[in-house]
Amino acid sequence: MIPPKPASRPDRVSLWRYWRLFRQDILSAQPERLYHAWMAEFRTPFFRSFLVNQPDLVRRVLSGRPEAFPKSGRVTAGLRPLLGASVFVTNGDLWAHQRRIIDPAFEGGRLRDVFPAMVAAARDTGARLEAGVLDIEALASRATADVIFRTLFSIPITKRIAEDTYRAFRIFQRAQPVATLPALIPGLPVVHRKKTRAAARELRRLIGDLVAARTEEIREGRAPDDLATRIMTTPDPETGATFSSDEMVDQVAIFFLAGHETSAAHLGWTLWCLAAAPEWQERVAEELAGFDPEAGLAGLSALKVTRNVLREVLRLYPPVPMMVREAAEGDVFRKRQVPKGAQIVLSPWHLHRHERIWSEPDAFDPARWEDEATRTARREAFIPFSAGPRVCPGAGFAMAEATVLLAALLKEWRFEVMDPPVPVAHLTVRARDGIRLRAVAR
Ligand code: HEM
Repeated sequence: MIPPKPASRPDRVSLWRYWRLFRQDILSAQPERLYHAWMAEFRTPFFRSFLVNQPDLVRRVLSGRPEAFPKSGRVTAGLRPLLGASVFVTNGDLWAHQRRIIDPAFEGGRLRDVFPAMVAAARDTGARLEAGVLDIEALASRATADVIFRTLFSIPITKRIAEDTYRAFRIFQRAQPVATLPALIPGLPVVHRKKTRAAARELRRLIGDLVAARTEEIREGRAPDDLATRIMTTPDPETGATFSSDEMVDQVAIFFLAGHETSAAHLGWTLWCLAAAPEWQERVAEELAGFDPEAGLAGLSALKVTRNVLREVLRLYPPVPMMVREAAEGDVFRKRQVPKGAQIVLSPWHLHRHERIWSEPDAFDPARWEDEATRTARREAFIPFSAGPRVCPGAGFAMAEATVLLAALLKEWRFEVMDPPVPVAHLTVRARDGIRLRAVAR
Protein backbone atom coordinates (compact mmCIF):
# COMPACT_ATOMS: atom_id res chain seq x y z
CA MET A 1 0.00 0.00 0.00
CA ILE A 2 1.38 3.40 -0.98
CA PRO A 3 -0.13 6.05 1.31
CA PRO A 4 -0.51 9.70 0.22
CA LYS A 5 2.59 11.78 -0.37
CA PRO A 6 2.53 15.46 -1.35
CA ALA A 7 3.83 16.49 -4.77
CA SER A 8 7.17 18.34 -4.78
CA ARG A 9 7.69 21.80 -6.21
CA PRO A 10 9.72 22.43 -9.40
CA ASP A 11 13.48 22.47 -8.80
CA ARG A 12 13.97 26.19 -9.40
CA VAL A 13 11.57 28.80 -8.10
CA SER A 14 11.90 32.43 -7.09
CA LEU A 15 12.28 33.28 -3.41
CA TRP A 16 8.86 34.92 -3.51
CA ARG A 17 7.23 31.77 -4.87
CA TYR A 18 9.12 29.63 -2.36
CA TRP A 19 7.85 31.83 0.44
CA ARG A 20 4.25 31.47 -0.77
CA LEU A 21 4.54 27.69 -1.07
CA PHE A 22 6.29 27.48 2.29
CA ARG A 23 3.44 29.29 3.98
CA GLN A 24 0.92 26.81 2.62
CA ASP A 25 2.86 23.67 3.40
CA ILE A 26 6.54 23.11 4.18
CA LEU A 27 6.51 19.65 2.53
CA SER A 28 5.32 20.46 -0.99
CA ALA A 29 7.45 23.63 -0.89
CA GLN A 30 10.55 21.42 -1.23
CA PRO A 31 12.09 20.09 -4.46
CA GLU A 32 11.99 16.38 -5.40
CA ARG A 33 15.79 16.04 -5.29
CA LEU A 34 15.74 16.10 -1.48
CA TYR A 35 14.56 12.48 -1.56
CA HIS A 36 17.87 11.36 -3.09
CA ALA A 37 20.45 14.06 -2.28
CA TRP A 38 22.85 13.65 0.64
CA MET A 39 22.86 17.39 1.11
CA ALA A 40 21.29 20.41 -0.55
CA GLU A 41 22.32 24.02 -0.21
CA PHE A 42 19.88 26.89 -0.60
CA ARG A 43 21.35 30.31 -1.28
CA THR A 44 19.28 33.45 -1.21
CA PRO A 45 20.21 37.09 -0.75
CA PHE A 46 19.06 36.77 2.88
CA PHE A 47 20.21 33.42 4.15
CA ARG A 48 22.06 30.23 3.41
CA SER A 49 20.72 26.93 4.52
CA PHE A 50 21.86 23.35 4.21
CA LEU A 51 19.50 20.44 4.36
CA VAL A 52 21.46 17.36 5.41
CA ASN A 53 20.41 13.79 4.76
CA GLN A 54 23.80 12.11 5.03
CA PRO A 55 23.55 10.01 8.21
CA ASP A 56 27.00 10.88 9.60
CA LEU A 57 26.30 14.60 9.12
CA VAL A 58 22.89 14.29 10.78
CA ARG A 59 24.67 12.58 13.67
CA ARG A 60 27.32 15.30 13.84
CA VAL A 61 24.69 18.04 14.12
CA LEU A 62 22.39 16.29 16.61
CA SER A 63 24.73 14.15 18.70
CA GLY A 64 28.40 14.70 17.83
CA ARG A 65 28.80 18.44 18.33
CA PRO A 66 25.35 19.66 19.42
CA GLU A 67 26.87 22.72 21.12
CA ALA A 68 28.13 23.88 17.70
CA PHE A 69 24.59 23.64 16.29
CA PRO A 70 22.20 25.24 18.76
CA LYS A 71 18.52 25.45 18.09
CA SER A 72 17.64 28.23 15.70
CA GLY A 73 15.48 30.81 17.45
CA ARG A 74 14.15 32.11 14.14
CA VAL A 75 11.94 29.13 13.48
CA THR A 76 10.35 29.10 16.91
CA ALA A 77 9.97 32.92 16.97
CA GLY A 78 6.28 32.63 16.11
CA LEU A 79 5.72 30.52 19.22
CA ARG A 80 7.49 32.83 21.67
CA PRO A 81 4.36 34.53 23.06
CA LEU A 82 3.18 31.12 24.21
CA LEU A 83 6.37 29.29 25.05
CA GLY A 84 8.42 31.99 26.79
CA ALA A 85 11.71 30.36 27.78
CA SER A 86 10.53 26.76 27.62
CA VAL A 87 12.93 23.86 27.12
CA PHE A 88 11.92 23.61 23.46
CA VAL A 89 13.41 27.00 22.57
CA THR A 90 16.30 27.56 25.01
CA ASN A 91 19.97 26.71 24.49
CA GLY A 92 23.11 26.34 26.57
CA ASP A 93 23.15 26.33 30.38
CA LEU A 94 19.49 27.31 30.80
CA TRP A 95 18.37 24.45 28.52
CA ALA A 96 20.64 21.93 30.36
CA HIS A 97 19.23 23.06 33.73
CA GLN A 98 15.67 22.58 32.44
CA ARG A 99 16.38 19.08 31.06
CA ARG A 100 17.97 18.00 34.36
CA ILE A 101 14.63 18.74 36.05
CA ILE A 102 12.32 17.45 33.32
CA ASP A 103 14.04 14.23 32.25
CA PRO A 104 13.58 12.27 35.50
CA ALA A 105 9.79 12.74 35.25
CA PHE A 106 9.74 10.81 31.96
CA GLU A 107 12.05 7.94 32.88
CA GLY A 108 10.76 4.39 32.44
CA GLY A 109 9.92 3.74 36.08
CA ARG A 110 8.01 7.01 36.31
CA LEU A 111 6.09 6.22 33.15
CA ARG A 112 4.65 3.22 34.95
CA ASP A 113 3.03 5.55 37.47
CA VAL A 114 1.25 7.70 34.88
CA PHE A 115 0.24 4.74 32.72
CA PRO A 116 -3.15 4.23 34.46
CA ALA A 117 -4.05 7.86 33.61
CA MET A 118 -3.32 7.14 29.93
CA VAL A 119 -5.45 4.02 30.09
CA ALA A 120 -8.36 5.97 31.60
CA ALA A 121 -8.16 8.57 28.80
CA ALA A 122 -8.09 5.78 26.20
CA ARG A 123 -11.10 4.07 27.79
CA ASP A 124 -13.11 7.31 27.63
CA THR A 125 -12.07 7.90 24.02
CA GLY A 126 -13.25 4.42 23.03
CA ALA A 127 -16.53 4.88 24.92
CA ARG A 128 -17.28 8.20 23.17
CA LEU A 129 -16.99 6.75 19.67
CA GLU A 130 -20.08 6.26 17.52
CA ALA A 131 -20.54 4.33 14.31
CA GLY A 132 -20.35 6.30 11.06
CA VAL A 133 -18.03 8.82 9.45
CA LEU A 134 -15.53 10.33 11.85
CA ASP A 135 -13.28 13.36 11.84
CA ILE A 136 -10.21 11.44 12.96
CA GLU A 137 -7.93 14.43 13.56
CA ALA A 138 -10.44 16.00 15.95
CA LEU A 139 -10.88 12.69 17.75
CA ALA A 140 -7.11 12.14 18.03
CA SER A 141 -6.48 15.71 19.13
CA ARG A 142 -9.02 15.52 21.94
CA ALA A 143 -7.80 12.07 23.02
CA THR A 144 -4.15 13.10 23.26
CA ALA A 145 -5.06 16.38 25.00
CA ASP A 146 -6.99 14.27 27.53
CA VAL A 147 -3.88 12.12 28.07
CA ILE A 148 -1.78 15.23 28.72
CA PHE A 149 -4.28 16.74 31.19
CA ARG A 150 -4.64 13.49 33.11
CA THR A 151 -0.93 12.62 33.26
CA LEU A 152 0.24 16.15 33.96
CA PHE A 153 -2.49 17.50 36.25
CA SER A 154 -4.65 14.46 37.12
CA ILE A 155 -7.74 16.03 35.54
CA PRO A 156 -9.82 14.74 32.62
CA ILE A 157 -10.49 16.98 29.65
CA THR A 158 -14.15 17.10 30.61
CA LYS A 159 -13.28 19.25 33.63
CA ARG A 160 -14.01 22.95 33.01
CA ILE A 161 -10.47 24.31 33.27
CA ALA A 162 -9.17 21.55 30.97
CA GLU A 163 -11.93 22.26 28.42
CA ASP A 164 -11.13 25.98 28.52
CA THR A 165 -7.39 25.37 28.15
CA TYR A 166 -7.93 23.00 25.23
CA ARG A 167 -10.19 25.53 23.50
CA ALA A 168 -7.68 28.34 24.07
CA PHE A 169 -5.01 26.09 22.58
CA ARG A 170 -6.92 25.60 19.41
CA ILE A 171 -7.54 29.32 19.10
CA PHE A 172 -3.81 29.98 19.53
CA GLN A 173 -2.93 27.40 16.89
CA ARG A 174 -5.31 28.95 14.41
CA ALA A 175 -4.10 32.48 15.16
CA GLN A 176 -0.43 31.76 14.99
CA PRO A 177 1.32 31.49 11.62
CA VAL A 178 4.32 29.16 11.99
CA ALA A 179 5.88 30.19 8.70
CA THR A 180 6.76 33.78 9.54
CA LEU A 181 8.84 36.04 7.30
CA PRO A 182 11.50 36.53 10.00
CA ALA A 183 11.89 32.73 9.96
CA LEU A 184 13.02 33.13 6.39
CA ILE A 185 14.75 36.48 6.41
CA PRO A 186 17.25 37.19 9.19
CA GLY A 187 17.16 40.66 10.64
CA LEU A 188 13.46 41.23 10.12
CA PRO A 189 11.86 42.04 13.46
CA VAL A 190 9.46 39.44 14.79
CA VAL A 191 6.05 41.03 15.07
CA HIS A 192 3.29 38.95 16.59
CA ARG A 193 -0.25 39.55 15.49
CA LYS A 194 -2.61 40.97 18.06
CA LYS A 195 -4.75 37.85 17.83
CA THR A 196 -1.74 35.60 18.46
CA ARG A 197 -0.67 37.62 21.48
CA ALA A 198 -4.17 37.65 22.93
CA ALA A 199 -4.58 33.88 22.45
CA ALA A 200 -1.20 33.19 24.05
CA ARG A 201 -2.01 35.49 26.99
CA GLU A 202 -5.29 33.71 27.64
CA LEU A 203 -3.67 30.31 27.41
CA ARG A 204 -0.85 31.27 29.76
CA ARG A 205 -3.39 32.65 32.22
CA LEU A 206 -5.23 29.32 32.28
CA ILE A 207 -2.00 27.34 32.63
CA GLY A 208 -0.96 29.81 35.34
CA ASP A 209 -4.15 28.98 37.28
CA LEU A 210 -3.40 25.27 37.04
CA VAL A 211 0.18 25.82 38.24
CA ALA A 212 -0.94 28.11 41.09
CA ALA A 213 -3.51 25.55 42.30
CA ARG A 214 -0.87 22.85 42.20
CA THR A 215 1.67 25.01 44.10
CA GLU A 216 -0.92 25.33 46.83
CA GLU A 217 -1.61 21.58 46.91
CA ILE A 218 2.09 20.82 47.12
CA ARG A 219 2.48 23.27 50.00
CA GLU A 220 -0.40 21.64 51.84
CA GLY A 221 0.94 18.13 51.17
CA ARG A 222 -2.14 16.99 49.23
CA ALA A 223 -0.81 17.08 45.65
CA PRO A 224 -1.40 14.02 43.46
CA ASP A 225 1.70 12.16 42.31
CA ASP A 226 1.54 13.17 38.64
CA LEU A 227 3.97 14.74 36.17
CA ALA A 228 3.29 18.32 37.30
CA THR A 229 4.00 17.55 40.96
CA ARG A 230 7.14 15.69 40.06
CA ILE A 231 8.49 18.40 37.81
CA MET A 232 7.62 21.13 40.30
CA THR A 233 9.24 19.38 43.24
CA THR A 234 12.37 18.02 41.52
CA PRO A 235 15.45 20.15 42.17
CA ASP A 236 18.19 20.46 39.55
CA PRO A 237 20.74 17.93 40.89
CA GLU A 238 23.58 20.34 40.04
CA THR A 239 22.27 23.62 41.39
CA GLY A 240 19.47 22.56 43.75
CA ALA A 241 17.09 25.07 42.09
CA THR A 242 13.50 24.17 41.30
CA PHE A 243 11.29 25.82 38.67
CA SER A 244 9.57 29.05 39.65
CA SER A 245 5.85 29.28 38.81
CA ASP A 246 6.59 31.33 35.67
CA GLU A 247 9.16 28.81 34.50
CA MET A 248 6.67 26.02 35.10
CA VAL A 249 4.06 27.81 32.96
CA ASP A 250 6.63 27.88 30.10
CA GLN A 251 7.24 24.15 30.47
CA VAL A 252 3.57 23.18 30.72
CA ALA A 253 2.90 25.18 27.55
CA ILE A 254 5.45 23.11 25.65
CA PHE A 255 4.18 19.82 27.11
CA PHE A 256 0.76 20.66 25.70
CA LEU A 257 2.11 21.78 22.36
CA ALA A 258 4.86 19.17 21.83
CA GLY A 259 3.01 16.40 23.58
CA HIS A 260 -0.47 16.63 22.18
CA GLU A 261 -0.18 17.85 18.60
CA THR A 262 2.53 15.33 17.75
CA SER A 263 0.78 12.35 19.32
CA ALA A 264 -2.49 13.35 17.66
CA ALA A 265 -0.77 13.45 14.26
CA HIS A 266 0.74 10.03 14.92
CA LEU A 267 -2.56 8.47 15.95
CA GLY A 268 -4.45 10.02 13.03
CA TRP A 269 -2.04 8.74 10.39
CA THR A 270 -1.85 5.35 12.09
CA LEU A 271 -5.61 4.94 11.89
CA TRP A 272 -5.61 6.01 8.24
CA CYS A 273 -2.80 3.58 7.30
CA LEU A 274 -4.53 0.74 9.13
CA ALA A 275 -7.82 1.49 7.40
CA ALA A 276 -6.01 1.47 4.04
CA ALA A 277 -4.20 -1.79 4.87
CA PRO A 278 -7.00 -3.91 6.41
CA GLU A 279 -4.78 -6.98 6.77
CA TRP A 280 -2.50 -5.01 9.11
CA GLN A 281 -5.49 -3.57 10.92
CA GLU A 282 -6.67 -7.10 11.69
CA ARG A 283 -3.23 -8.22 12.82
CA VAL A 284 -2.93 -5.24 15.19
CA ALA A 285 -6.49 -5.71 16.48
CA GLU A 286 -5.80 -9.37 17.15
CA GLU A 287 -2.57 -8.65 18.99
CA LEU A 288 -4.16 -5.87 21.06
CA ALA A 289 -7.16 -8.04 21.93
CA GLY A 290 -4.74 -10.10 24.03
CA PHE A 291 -3.34 -7.02 25.78
CA ASP A 292 -4.80 -5.94 29.08
CA PRO A 293 -3.88 -2.28 29.67
CA GLU A 294 -5.26 -2.48 33.21
CA ALA A 295 -2.44 -4.92 34.00
CA GLY A 296 0.11 -2.13 33.51
CA LEU A 297 2.97 -1.10 31.30
CA ALA A 298 4.78 -4.45 31.30
CA GLY A 299 2.62 -6.02 28.59
CA LEU A 300 3.69 -3.39 26.02
CA SER A 301 7.03 -4.95 25.18
CA ALA A 302 5.38 -8.10 23.78
CA LEU A 303 3.30 -6.14 21.23
CA LYS A 304 5.58 -6.51 18.23
CA VAL A 305 3.09 -6.05 15.40
CA THR A 306 1.67 -2.90 16.97
CA ARG A 307 5.15 -1.51 17.59
CA ASN A 308 6.21 -2.15 14.00
CA VAL A 309 3.07 -0.45 12.69
CA LEU A 310 3.60 2.57 14.96
CA ARG A 311 7.23 2.86 13.83
CA GLU A 312 6.31 2.52 10.18
CA VAL A 313 3.82 5.37 10.54
CA LEU A 314 6.44 7.49 12.33
CA ARG A 315 8.75 6.80 9.38
CA LEU A 316 6.20 7.79 6.73
CA TYR A 317 4.54 10.63 8.62
CA PRO A 318 7.04 11.91 11.19
CA PRO A 319 4.89 14.33 13.22
CA VAL A 320 7.83 16.75 13.42
CA PRO A 321 8.87 16.78 9.75
CA MET A 322 11.84 19.16 9.99
CA MET A 323 14.12 20.61 12.64
CA VAL A 324 16.34 23.64 12.27
CA ARG A 325 19.68 24.39 13.87
CA GLU A 326 22.10 27.25 13.38
CA ALA A 327 25.85 26.90 12.80
CA ALA A 328 27.42 28.68 15.79
CA GLU A 329 30.75 28.60 13.96
CA GLY A 330 31.98 27.84 10.45
CA ASP A 331 32.21 24.19 9.43
CA VAL A 332 32.74 22.04 6.36
CA PHE A 333 30.05 19.61 5.14
CA ARG A 334 30.80 17.40 2.15
CA LYS A 335 33.76 19.63 1.24
CA ARG A 336 31.53 22.70 1.24
CA GLN A 337 32.01 25.67 3.52
CA VAL A 338 29.16 26.12 5.96
CA PRO A 339 29.38 29.73 7.17
CA LYS A 340 28.69 30.77 10.74
CA GLY A 341 24.99 31.60 11.09
CA ALA A 342 23.87 29.21 8.31
CA GLN A 343 20.63 27.36 8.96
CA ILE A 344 21.03 23.59 9.14
CA VAL A 345 17.84 21.71 8.35
CA LEU A 346 17.38 18.13 9.53
CA SER A 347 14.43 16.59 7.80
CA PRO A 348 12.97 13.39 9.22
CA TRP A 349 10.45 13.68 6.39
CA HIS A 350 13.12 13.32 3.65
CA LEU A 351 15.51 11.10 5.60
CA HIS A 352 12.76 8.58 6.33
CA ARG A 353 11.82 8.39 2.64
CA HIS A 354 15.36 8.63 1.25
CA GLU A 355 15.66 6.61 -1.94
CA ARG A 356 19.30 5.68 -1.36
CA ILE A 357 18.68 4.45 2.18
CA TRP A 358 15.27 2.74 2.23
CA SER A 359 13.90 0.19 -0.24
CA GLU A 360 10.44 1.12 -1.48
CA PRO A 361 10.59 4.21 0.71
CA ASP A 362 7.02 5.35 0.07
CA ALA A 363 5.38 1.98 0.78
CA PHE A 364 3.61 1.23 4.06
CA ASP A 365 5.35 -2.00 5.07
CA PRO A 366 5.54 -2.63 8.83
CA ALA A 367 7.33 -5.94 8.09
CA ARG A 368 10.45 -3.97 7.18
CA TRP A 369 11.03 -3.46 10.91
CA GLU A 370 11.72 -7.20 11.29
CA ASP A 371 13.88 -7.40 8.18
CA GLU A 372 17.66 -7.72 8.64
CA ALA A 373 18.20 -5.86 5.35
CA THR A 374 16.82 -2.63 6.81
CA ARG A 375 18.91 -2.74 9.99
CA THR A 376 21.29 0.04 8.86
CA ALA A 377 18.48 2.27 7.60
CA ARG A 378 16.61 1.83 10.88
CA ARG A 379 19.67 2.72 12.90
CA GLU A 380 20.95 5.58 10.76
CA ALA A 381 17.95 7.14 9.12
CA PHE A 382 15.07 7.04 11.57
CA ILE A 383 14.83 10.06 13.86
CA PRO A 384 11.13 10.78 14.53
CA PHE A 385 12.04 11.82 18.09
CA SER A 386 15.30 13.52 17.02
CA ALA A 387 18.54 12.23 18.60
CA GLY A 388 21.37 13.29 20.89
CA PRO A 389 20.97 15.41 24.01
CA ARG A 390 17.90 17.23 22.62
CA VAL A 391 16.07 13.99 21.89
CA CYS A 392 12.37 14.14 22.72
CA PRO A 393 11.93 13.41 26.44
CA GLY A 394 8.39 12.17 25.69
CA ALA A 395 9.36 9.38 23.25
CA GLY A 396 8.57 6.47 25.60
CA PHE A 397 5.45 8.25 26.81
CA ALA A 398 4.26 8.74 23.21
CA MET A 399 4.74 5.10 22.21
CA ALA A 400 2.86 3.86 25.29
CA GLU A 401 0.09 6.38 24.69
CA ALA A 402 -0.35 5.45 21.01
CA THR A 403 -0.60 1.78 21.96
CA VAL A 404 -3.29 2.20 24.62
CA LEU A 405 -5.32 4.54 22.43
CA LEU A 406 -5.17 2.08 19.53
CA ALA A 407 -6.09 -0.79 21.84
CA ALA A 408 -9.17 1.09 23.07
CA LEU A 409 -10.27 2.02 19.54
CA LEU A 410 -9.64 -1.27 17.74
CA LYS A 411 -11.23 -3.34 20.47
CA GLU A 412 -14.75 -2.57 19.33
CA TRP A 413 -14.30 -0.76 16.03
CA ARG A 414 -13.00 -1.40 12.56
CA PHE A 415 -11.98 1.59 10.45
CA GLU A 416 -12.61 1.93 6.71
CA VAL A 417 -11.04 4.43 4.34
CA MET A 418 -12.92 7.16 2.57
CA ASP A 419 -11.23 9.82 0.38
CA PRO A 420 -7.38 9.84 0.73
CA PRO A 421 -6.04 12.69 2.88
CA VAL A 422 -3.44 15.15 1.57
CA PRO A 423 -0.48 15.54 3.97
CA VAL A 424 0.58 19.10 4.74
CA ALA A 425 2.90 20.41 7.41
CA HIS A 426 3.15 23.59 9.39
CA LEU A 427 4.42 22.55 12.79
CA THR A 428 3.35 18.93 12.52
CA VAL A 429 2.30 16.73 9.62
CA ARG A 430 -1.48 16.88 9.34
CA ALA A 431 -4.02 16.36 6.57
CA ARG A 432 -5.03 19.41 4.51
CA ASP A 433 -8.76 18.68 4.72
CA GLY A 434 -8.68 16.40 7.75
CA ILE A 435 -8.78 12.61 7.90
CA ARG A 436 -12.20 11.02 7.49
CA LEU A 437 -12.74 7.35 8.23
CA ARG A 438 -15.82 5.22 8.70
CA ALA A 439 -16.09 3.39 12.03
CA VAL A 440 -17.92 0.07 11.90
CA ALA A 441 -18.66 -1.97 15.02
CA ARG A 442 -16.73 -5.27 15.15
C1 HEM B 1 4.61 10.93 18.55
C2 HEM B 1 4.83 11.84 19.46
C3 HEM B 1 6.03 12.74 19.51
C4 HEM B 1 6.97 13.02 18.54
C5 HEM B 1 7.07 12.45 17.13
C6 HEM B 1 7.90 13.97 19.11
C7 HEM B 1 9.02 14.47 18.44
C8 HEM B 1 9.89 15.39 18.96
C9 HEM B 1 11.02 15.93 18.24
C10 HEM B 1 11.45 15.56 16.83
C11 HEM B 1 11.64 16.81 19.07
C12 HEM B 1 12.88 17.63 18.76
C13 HEM B 1 12.48 18.92 18.09
C14 HEM B 1 13.66 19.78 17.73
O1 HEM B 1 14.77 19.53 18.16
O2 HEM B 1 13.45 20.77 17.01
C15 HEM B 1 10.88 16.84 20.31
C16 HEM B 1 11.20 17.62 21.39
C17 HEM B 1 10.45 17.66 22.53
N1 HEM B 1 9.35 16.88 22.85
FE1 HEM B 1 8.51 15.47 21.68
N2 HEM B 1 7.51 14.26 20.39
C18 HEM B 1 6.38 13.52 20.68
C19 HEM B 1 5.71 13.50 21.88
C20 HEM B 1 6.05 14.21 22.99
C21 HEM B 1 5.39 14.14 24.26
C22 HEM B 1 4.22 13.20 24.57
C23 HEM B 1 5.99 15.05 25.09
C24 HEM B 1 5.71 15.40 26.52
C25 HEM B 1 4.66 15.08 27.18
C26 HEM B 1 7.05 15.69 24.32
C27 HEM B 1 7.88 16.68 24.79
C28 HEM B 1 8.92 17.23 24.10
C29 HEM B 1 9.78 18.29 24.62
C30 HEM B 1 9.66 18.94 26.01
C31 HEM B 1 10.74 18.55 23.64
C32 HEM B 1 11.88 19.58 23.71
C33 HEM B 1 13.17 18.89 24.09
C34 HEM B 1 14.41 19.76 23.97
O3 HEM B 1 14.48 20.63 23.11
O4 HEM B 1 15.34 19.52 24.75
N3 HEM B 1 7.05 15.15 23.06
N4 HEM B 1 9.82 15.96 20.21
